[in-house]
Formats: sequence, structure tokens, C-alpha cells
Amino acid sequence: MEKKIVHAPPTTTLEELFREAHSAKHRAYCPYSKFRVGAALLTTSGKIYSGCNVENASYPLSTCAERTAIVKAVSEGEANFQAIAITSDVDAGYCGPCGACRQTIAEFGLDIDVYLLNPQNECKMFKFRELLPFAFTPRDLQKTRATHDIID
Ligand SMILES: O=c1ccn([C@H]2C[C@H](O)[C@@H](CO)O2)c(=O)[nH]1
Ligand SMILES: [Zn+2]
Repeated sequence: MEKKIVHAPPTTTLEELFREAHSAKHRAYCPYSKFRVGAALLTTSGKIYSGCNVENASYPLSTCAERTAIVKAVSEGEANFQAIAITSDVDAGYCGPCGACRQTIAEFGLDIDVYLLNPQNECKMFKFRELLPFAFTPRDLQKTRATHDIID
């Protein structure tokens, strides 16, 4: 799944999305891991919601940057997304979303573009479905209910 590194994002919106992801990283609350992550989510209506990781002394309660951004957007009534940019403190590298975040993104569509950014603002682009093949989605629940109704 190695991708070509793109140095300059092709559109102003993407430039803005990338900028928002980097600045969200600086707001990370991560006193335990000291690993900062920033995410920026682009809605199909063109709005950007950013998020950072927010940790907790009870470690498992920590929330990733990607899920922070998604929860912010959905709670503001925006649930249609075209892209997400993610950046972290991985030196010269790219940090992919964790499994929990992949599942959370899958809830809102498999066609989202995922831009992984390194601290130098270079990016690797993936289609979300590449990152979570054979995803479990709301459609699976509909299928299950239908089968269940037929059996009962
Ligand atoms: O894609 C990722 C991976 C990790 N983290 C956070 C969770 C935790 O706060 C810290 C270290 O795992 O990084 C994210 O926010 N997004
Ligand atoms: Zn995560």
C-alpha cells in the first residue's frame, strides 16, 4: 500500500484542511503519551471540523484526534464527509488511524479520502475503503434485521 508522496496539496481547500490538521495537533492534550495527533475533517458542504487527541488519567478513556473531529462535526449536524487529514509527531512519517477510528469513520461512508500528513506537510492519500477492507457498516445491520424477520 505504499503511496507516492505529494508535496503540494492540489487545492486551496486541501491546503486549508492540512493547515487545520497541523494546528489541531498543537492543541493535543496528551500528558501521558506525549504523542500529539491532529485531524481535520472536510464535510461535503465544504466545512472543516478539526480535532486533537484528548487523554485521560484513566488511560482507556482517551479519545483520538480523528474521533474528536467526527464527534464535533456530527454533534453540529454534519455527517457527510469527503476527506480527513491526519497528522502526528511521527518523525518524518505517517500515522494511520487506529482500528477504533477506522470503524468510526466507516459509519459515515467508505468513500472518504484519507490524507496522512507528516510534520513537513507531505502527504500520502488513501481511499478509506483501502484502509478497512470488508468493513462492518450500518448496511450490515439492515441485512441482519431482514434475515432475522424472515426466520422468525
Ligand atoms: O491515529 C491515531 C493514533 C493515536 N492517537 C492518539 C491516542 C493517544 O492519545 C496517543 C498515543 O496512542 O495518540 C490518535 O489520536 N490517533
Ligand atoms: Zn484512533
